[in-house]
Amino acid sequence: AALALTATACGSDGDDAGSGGDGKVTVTYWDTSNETEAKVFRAVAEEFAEGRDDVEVDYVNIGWDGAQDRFKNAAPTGEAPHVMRTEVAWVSDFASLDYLAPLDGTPAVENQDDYLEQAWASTQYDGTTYAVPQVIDTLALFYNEQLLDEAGVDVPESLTDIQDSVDAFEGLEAPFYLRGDDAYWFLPYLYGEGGDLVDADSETVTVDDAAGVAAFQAVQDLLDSGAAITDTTDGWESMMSSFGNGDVAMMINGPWAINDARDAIGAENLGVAPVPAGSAGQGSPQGGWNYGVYAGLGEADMTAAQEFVAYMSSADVQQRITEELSLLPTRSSVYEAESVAANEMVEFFAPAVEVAHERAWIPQANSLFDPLKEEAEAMLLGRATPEETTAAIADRYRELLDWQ
Ligand SMILES: C[C@H]1O[C@H](O[C@H]2[C@H](O)[C@@H](O)[C@@H](O[C@H]3[C@H](O)[C@@H](O)[C@@H](O[C@H]4[C@H](O)[C@@H](O)[C@@H](O)O[C@@H]4CO)O[C@@H]3CO)O[C@@H]2CO)[C@H](O)[C@H](O)[C@@H]1N[C@H]1C[C@@H](CO)[C@H](O)[C@@H](O)[C@@H]1O
Repeated sequence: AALALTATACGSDGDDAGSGGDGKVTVTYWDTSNETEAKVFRAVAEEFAEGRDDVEVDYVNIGWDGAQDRFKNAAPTGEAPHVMRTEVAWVSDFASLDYLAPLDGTPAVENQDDYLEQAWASTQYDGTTYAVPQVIDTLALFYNEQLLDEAGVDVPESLTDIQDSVDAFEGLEAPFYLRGDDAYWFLPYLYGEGGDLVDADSETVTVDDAAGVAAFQAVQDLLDSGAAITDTTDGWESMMSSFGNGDVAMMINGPWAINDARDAIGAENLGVAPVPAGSAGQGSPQGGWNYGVYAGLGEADMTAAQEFVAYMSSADVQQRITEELSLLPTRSSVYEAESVAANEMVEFFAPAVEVAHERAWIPQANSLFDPLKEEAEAMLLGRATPEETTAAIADRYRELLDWQ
């Protein structure tokens, strides 16, 4: 529904209030990155205005929790930022509400063919470009090399390998931390059994099919066998502290956690490997972030915002983000830079992202995670079986989506 957006930067006289009257535009950028990443993203963003008297940057870190709603609440009131760090699944959500500016043919999109196909796909909605790629990511197995060596355990390639390692890790709380409070972390188990939440092409709910039940059974088996510990709240903090303290030897995480994990166990001890395979194979989800431009900007603000996005998504800036944070570029050319090619985390994650499981970039997909998280909690607390849990999730999906 096209909403009459109150232009955020237009003052009452229609001039670009963002310009403050002296012709200078202040580009506001809402960033969701974590504390470690924010230091680099802030520095890079503020350098856009260096040496220029026509533009300023107001970098605001709003964090991850609640960021999607915060932008959705701000957009209709004219309080939205010029540029929003937009999670890959949020582009369709914001674009379907007309909160993002179409960017095809604007200064925001430079050298489009240089973008990775998977990353570019998440910027599209209804055949139009509504965002520009920043980073791409997927989940991986993070492991403590020292603890595996001490236990005489090879890097597990399957969930069965993790279960078989329980006795070898007798001194630890458990070999593996299984994140239970974020639905995204359940996707590798689904893909490992050849399943998925839904099939968007046929508009069918699939989470309660045999593969879905097997995936939740695999989670239950890891917990029942003592191979994994979990929490249903504060999973991020518990996972990072369990791994950092050496209470567990392994966790599943993504590139955004690399620097914090290295600080916790020592860079020389951090190993990464593909997420463990299930009975049908191995798979991890595609995640990541784009830059979205608010649709309600006046002309001068819109141009400045688009130039800011082009700068932030440029090969030079992407290369610096990788050099300082080991996050994955979304431009093919950046992977050829010597410093990027030599980065051991890129060496691992680049092929992993290549085969990451693409998701349906549809607005409805955003509402699939909360029901899974809520129903899975009952199972993790021993109050529901895998069959009951997947049936409950599927019922809620069929209600939400009106799909089969
Ligand atoms: C529940 C939500 O489920 C989904 O979100 C998925 C997401 O799609 C997945 O990709 C994945 O995200 C990865 C991410 O790719 C990965 O990069 C990383 O991010 C790092 C940063 O890297 C790091 O810099 C830092 O920022 O920290 C970040 C976080 O660590 O890890 C993320 C996973 O944590 O997992 C998400 C689910 O968690 C839905 O999209 C909704 O958001 C839904 N909630 C809304 C639904 C709305 C109804 O329409 C309702 O209106 C609202 O009230 C609710 O809020």
